[in-house]
Parts: sequence; C-alpha cells; structure tokens
Amino acid sequence: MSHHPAYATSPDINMTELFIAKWAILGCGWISNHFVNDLRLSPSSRGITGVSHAIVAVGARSLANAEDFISRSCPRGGAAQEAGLVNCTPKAYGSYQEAMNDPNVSVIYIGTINTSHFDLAHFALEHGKNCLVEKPACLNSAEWTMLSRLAKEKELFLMEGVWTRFNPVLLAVEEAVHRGDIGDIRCLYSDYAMDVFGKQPDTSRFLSAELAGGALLDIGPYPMVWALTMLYRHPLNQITQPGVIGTTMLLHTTGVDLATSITMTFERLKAVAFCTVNLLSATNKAQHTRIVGSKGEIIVQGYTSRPRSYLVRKLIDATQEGGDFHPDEVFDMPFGGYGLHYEADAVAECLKFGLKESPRMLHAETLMTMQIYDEARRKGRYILPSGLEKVSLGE
Ligand SMILES: NC(=O)C1=CN([C@@H]2O[C@H](COP(=O)(O)OP(=O)(O)OC[C@H]3O[C@@H](n4cnc5c(N)ncnc54)[C@H](OP(=O)(O)O)[C@@H]3O)[C@@H](O)[C@H]2O)C=CC1
Ligand SMILES: O=C1OC[C@@H](O)[C@H](O)[C@H]1O
Repeated sequence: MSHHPAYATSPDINMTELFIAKWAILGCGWISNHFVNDLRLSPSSRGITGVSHAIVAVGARSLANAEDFISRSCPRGGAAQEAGLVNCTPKAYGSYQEAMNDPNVSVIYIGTINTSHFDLAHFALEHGKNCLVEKPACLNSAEWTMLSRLAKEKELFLMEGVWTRFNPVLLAVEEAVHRGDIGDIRCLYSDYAMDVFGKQPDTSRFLSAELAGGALLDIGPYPMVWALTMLYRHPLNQITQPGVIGTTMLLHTTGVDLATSITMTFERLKAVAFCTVNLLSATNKAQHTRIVGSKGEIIVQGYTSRPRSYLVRKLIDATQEGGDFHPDEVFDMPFGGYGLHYEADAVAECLKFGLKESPRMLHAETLMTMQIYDEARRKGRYILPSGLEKVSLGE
C-alpha cells in the first residue's frame, strides 16, 4: 500500500488496522457490474492488506432491478463479506435515495448515466455520505465547483472515478517519464475511440443529447488523464496549467460530438499534448498513447482506460535527427479483474486515513478538466438540452 505524506497528518490512525469501506452501489448497469465484481476480489491477491470492501446496499430505479443485480453479481457482497469479516449481505432498494440513506453505508458509488451524476452526488453529500462518482463527474465546471464546496463544508470525501489514474501501467509509465527515462518530454499523443456511430441507436447514452452523450463527456477523460499525469504533473511543470488550449469538434445530428480534439501546451516543459476522442472508429490498441522524449519514447497498448502493457523504445544516438532505436523493452503488467479495484482501494485508503480528496485525483484537476470540456463544447456548439445542467456556468 502506498503512503502519501498527507497520511502522516492522522497520528491516531493505526496503520495496520484493517479498514472496510461499506459501499452503496447506485445503478445496476454495465459499469456497476464491473465495479462490484472487482470489489469481490480479495485485496490480498493484489498485495493490499490495509483495506477491504463490503457491498451493503444496492439502489436502482426499481426494487426488482436491484434484487436481480444482487443475485446475479454480488449475492454475498464484497471481499470483506466473502471473507466473513462483515456479517451482512447487500440490501436491495428501489430508489437511489433509500440506498444512500442506509445507515450501514459509508461511501456511495454512482454508476448511473451522466445526467444524474450531479443530483446524486449532491444528495449523497447533503446526507453525510462520502462519494465516488463515475466520470464525467458532472456536466460542467459550475456543477463541480458546487459539489467540491459542499464536500469541503461537510468534511466528506469526494472523487471523480477516473480509474485509469490508479492503473499499474499508468503509474509505471508516469514514474519512468518523470524520472527522465526517455529524456525531456516533447510530445504526447493519446487517443480513445469507439466505433458506435451507425451501430448504436441515436437514443443510446453514447449518441443522445438528452443523456449528455458524445465522445468528449464519455471518453474524453482518458486521453486527458495521460496528458495530465505525464505533463501537468511532471515535476518540472510545477503544477502549471496548460498555456494554450485548442479544441476542434465534429457534431452529430443529435447535437452531441462525434469527435473532439484537445491540444494543450506546457511551456515550462516545451511540450505539447494532442488528445483525441471519437465515436467513428476504434482505437489502435497497439498504440493508443505515445509519449515522445528527447532520448526515446514510450508506447502504451490495449485500452486507453485500462492498459496492461507498455513498451519503451530508446534512441541509439539521441543527438541524431530521425535516429534508430534499440530493440523495444516490453513491460507486461497483467492483473486479475477489470481494474476498478485499484480505484476502490485508493478510495478506501483515503477514508481510512481521513483524506477528503485523493492525492492522485484532486478536485482541482477535475475542475480544470471540466473547464476544458466547457470551452470545447462552447466553441464546438455542443449545447446540452435545457434543464440538464443543474448549475449554469457563470452562476
Ligand atoms: N469507468 C469506466 O470505465 C466506465 C464508466 N462509465 C460511466 O458510468 C456511467 C454509466 O455507464 P454504463 O454503466 O455504461 O451505463 P448503462 O447504460 O449500463 O446505465 C447505467 C445505469 O443508469 C441508469 N439509467 C440508464 N438509462 C437511464 C435513463 N434513460 N434514465 C435514467 N437512468 C438511466 C440505470 O440505472 P438502474 O439500474 O437504476 O435502472 C442503468 O443501470 C456513465 O456515466 C459512464 O460515463 C461507463 C462505462 C465505463
Ligand atoms: O468510461 C468508459 O470507458 C469504456 C467505454 O466503453 C465507455 O463507453 C466509457 O463510458
């Protein structure tokens, strides 16, 4: 388990005591199913001994749905229940609010569609519950500012679930890049694409404006996370916001974006990030993210959101223009489960040590990302249907 220096601010905490996060799961769809499957994996199988997970409540829009989800996906609960450490099974609720109000719940996982994130997170915080909300955290930066303020006021934990930040490959690549293994960083290219256009109906959550769909809000967080962790968080960047941000957007007839690009400059590094997302094609899994430095490059493979391998390609002579490379060094980092457990562990560790924000996924970085999305949508004329945004920009 990693120990962020901020943990040292809680001297009363017994570092060796087991902490069990008691989750309420909201929404019984695709991602919630993956999330609970990962909560069921024994933390010790990934070297985690200080925290574990219980699933104590599941909320859906109908009780039958919640009951069915529990019997299909987590009849005994999470790893802590399967290990006999918590003596209850998940309770089904026919509304999200009832699940959040279950007195045994310590943290809420919001796995519902984009348009409900703000209201549910607001309700959770208002009712004294810590909260992990799926990406995108909400629909605009004004909504996020309100949630972040509320969490601070109430002294509760709040995090946007950009799970890639906790993925072992991203962590290893970040360490290599920040250590200077490929020299000074020059360019980062990161892409996420899904070929849903023409294959999914326009009413799907990917393509419907009423459900706040589109490439930017759905998969935009992933290329951004590579850019922000490698460049914005680079020690030499000294947490300086991108200087120039350029965006391009292609709209669908439904009003959502089919493709968006975001270019960001990092003057202190003399580096640039090119982030692209689209719903027109599939990602190149041999190379979704390429980080080019003065001495070589790193190529990340698989899914942009959940990679399991990367390769390092070093220049033989870094002084030569267009030089040749040494043979690739390949790093395979297989792991059990889908990979959401790394994020869940990080949340549990924060709760254990009294942190209200994860040092790896700060409120300020969600805010900066949401502000970039706001501007991309404004310039690209992606206007959300009236009433979806619960807090208007400028309020
Ligand atoms: N971290 C990750 O890798 C991923 C994150 N996500 C994020 O998770 C969220 C959910 O995505 P996903 O699980 O794929 O979505 P689903 O389409 O599976 O829907 C999730 C849940 O949202 C509720 N819901 C669905 N349609 C509607 C609707 N029309 N009106 C109101 N509620 C509805 C339902 O809850 P109920 O069961 O109560 O009826 C449903 O189970 C999104 O915000 C997405 O961005 C998605 C995929 C991957
Ligand atoms: O977060 C996500 O990652 C995987 C995609 O399939 C999904 O649409 C998106 O929400």
